[in-house]
Amino acid sequence: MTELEALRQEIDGIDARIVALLGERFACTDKVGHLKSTHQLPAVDAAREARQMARFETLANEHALKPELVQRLFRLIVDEVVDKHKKLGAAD
Ligand SMILES: O=C(O)C(=O)C[C@]1(C(=O)O)C=C[C@@H](O)C=C1
Repeated sequence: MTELEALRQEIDGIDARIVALLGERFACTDKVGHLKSTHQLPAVDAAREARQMARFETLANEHALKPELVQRLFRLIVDEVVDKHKKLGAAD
C-alpha cells in the first residue's frame, strides 16, 4: 500500500467515526426535541447556543483548528436540530 492509500484509509476511518458521532448527537437532540415539544419549550435556546459557540472556540484552539470553521460546522448542525425540533412540535 502506498503512503497516499494508507492515509486515505485512515481518513475513511476518521470520517466513519465523525458520521457515527453525528448520528449519536442527533439521537440525543431528538430526545431534547421531544421534551421541548411535550413541555411547549422553544426550539431555540440562544443563551445555550452562545455558550456552545464560546466553547467551540476554546476547543478549536486546543486542537489547532480555526474557531470560525468549527463554529460554522456546528451552526449548520444546530440549525438542522432546530428544524427537527420545530417539526417535532417545539414552540417557535
Ligand atoms: O440544548 C438545547 O436546548 C437543544 O435544543 C440542543 C441544541 C444543540 O443542537 O446543541 C439545539 C438548539 C438550541 O438552540 C440549543 C442547542
